[in-house]
Amino acid sequence: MTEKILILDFGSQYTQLIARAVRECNVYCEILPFHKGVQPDPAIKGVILSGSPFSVNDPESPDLDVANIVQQIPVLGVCYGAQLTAKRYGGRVAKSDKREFGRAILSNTAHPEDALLKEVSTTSQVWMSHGDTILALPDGFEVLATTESIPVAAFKALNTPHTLYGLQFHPEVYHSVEGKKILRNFLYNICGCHGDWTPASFVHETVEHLRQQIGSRKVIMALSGGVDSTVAATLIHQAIGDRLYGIFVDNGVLRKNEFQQVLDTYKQLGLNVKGVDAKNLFYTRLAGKVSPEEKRKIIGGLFIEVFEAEAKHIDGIGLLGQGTIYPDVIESVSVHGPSVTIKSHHNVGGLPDRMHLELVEPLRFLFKDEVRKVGLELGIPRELLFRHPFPGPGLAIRILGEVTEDKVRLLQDADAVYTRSLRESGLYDSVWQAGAILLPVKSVGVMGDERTYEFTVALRAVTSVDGMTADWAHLPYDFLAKVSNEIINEVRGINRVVYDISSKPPATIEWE
Ligand SMILES: Nc1ncnc2c1ncn2[C@@H]1O[C@H](COP(=O)(O)OP(=O)(O)OP(=O)(O)O)[C@@H](O)[C@H]1O
Ligand SMILES: O=c1[nH]c(=O)c2[nH+]cn([C@@H]3O[C@H](COP(=O)(O)O)[C@@H](O)[C@H]3O)c2[nH]1
Ligand SMILES: NC(=O)CC[C@H](N)C(=O)O
Ligand SMILES: [Mg+2]
Repeated sequence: MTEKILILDFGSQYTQLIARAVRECNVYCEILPFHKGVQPDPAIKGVILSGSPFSVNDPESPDLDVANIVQQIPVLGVCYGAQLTAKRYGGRVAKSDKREFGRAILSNTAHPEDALLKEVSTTSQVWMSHGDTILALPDGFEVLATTESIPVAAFKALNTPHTLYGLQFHPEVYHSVEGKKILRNFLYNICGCHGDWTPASFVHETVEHLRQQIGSRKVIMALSGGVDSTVAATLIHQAIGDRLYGIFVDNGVLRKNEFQQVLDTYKQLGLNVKGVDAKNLFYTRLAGKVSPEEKRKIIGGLFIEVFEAEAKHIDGIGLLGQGTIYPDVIESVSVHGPSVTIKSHHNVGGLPDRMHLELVEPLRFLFKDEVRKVGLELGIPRELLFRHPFPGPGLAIRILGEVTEDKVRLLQDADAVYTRSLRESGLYDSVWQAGAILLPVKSVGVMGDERTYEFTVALRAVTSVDGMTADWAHLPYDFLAKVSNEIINEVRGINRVVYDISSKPPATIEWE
């Protein structure tokens, strides 16, 4: 990749959306905290300054020498980025009684051939989120657009060494109807990008790069059957073939038949993966444990133990493969301070420190949707790439209270009926994640004139973009009626089914 855009982050909640939108225009980009500035790099074709929760007039607000960057390359300021630019060049930014949050109508007064607003309609819906307003532009700056409430919704500098634009609205937000077009104009018309960021070019360059990094050494990697680790492993496999040693652990809390199915898929993909049956070890250590955090920590610890034991059997391992993706590594500017732990996410994150192995992380710079596109390019089956997320601690955090083998079997059966029904009725792809939860309560029922006293299953389905917030999915009543019936009829031990209608927040997606 010979071109990239740098996004300097001032802590906006939308910074990642800017990156996603740029990538969707087939241009590679990276997010850096604003204070890292712009290091010399011929690949950098332009800089975007993000929004921020700060006001440029706060004494503590993040600051940057914008003019210094414009000496080197084109710059686009978004919201705070635009306000900071205006202020730095001598304009006036102030709190105004005309705040704008939400939709606004942009009046585009720019010349029809203006490089940034070219082909943008004369009135266009945009998304605003600001309390400060640019009240006066610096000398040598021109207004390109206004809204009913503000005099400067877009501007351009006339005499700077490189092109300099500012937008008060957020082109990266979906509700800015022509926002994508504006960003594309910036990338292609102003920065001169060609759009060389495609799944095919990524695969080609990454495999080359992996060959150089790994040389003749061996790589070991934990695989979960999920998207990220599978795509990462497939890339490494293309680079080094059977010198990749995959390990997939049956922790006893996978879904029904999942262990065998995943191993079969890996075989089809030509991956060298060893399935390790550690069910009994997990069941033994989980016996009697009821606290969600304790269960999570036991599982995380056992994954590492099993993995390290397996690694000892392979000679000459030099590297550890990981399915790390970009949201895991972005160093965004944190304005809210360290956040509290809601749940300890299991993973093998403890491994790199303990194993003293060099890391191979081919997906470090990709977003999830890009990982899926790369997966398609690599010929990985769609069913795997578009599977719902499944947590590493598996069904253990969907069995409330103590995990036993019998309860696992019960939940696996109920979950299988639920997933099958979602697929059969074409609803699977319309929800972001779905699963069944086994409650630690028995209740009375009647079946064939006989009294029953059995467990309850809760069904959960959510819509979401990234799992950070989620809405309960409004599944059709007919569908719920049918699944409830099927679960109770097919799974002995369950006589009641309920549907979870809580959103996140205040609830979470998983129950533990
Ligand atoms: N059953 C398992 N056997 C071996 N390794 C596992 C297993 N489950 C999880 N892991 C490891 O833990 C990592 C984190 O698990 P997690 O489910 O969070 O992955 P992820 O980031 O969602 O990626 P994926 O899409 O691959 O599941 C995986 O990438 C994998 O390396
Ligand atoms: O790999 C994982 N290891 C974990 O320990 C873990 N806990 C929750 N999840 C998944 O994260 C998303 C958000 O879940 P919560 O709303 O329950 O926090 C949902 O998609 C959950 O399935 C996990 N994934
Ligand atoms: N979204 C933003 O960048 C907002 C900038 C600044 N905090 C304001 O309220 O005007
Ligand atoms: Mg996973």
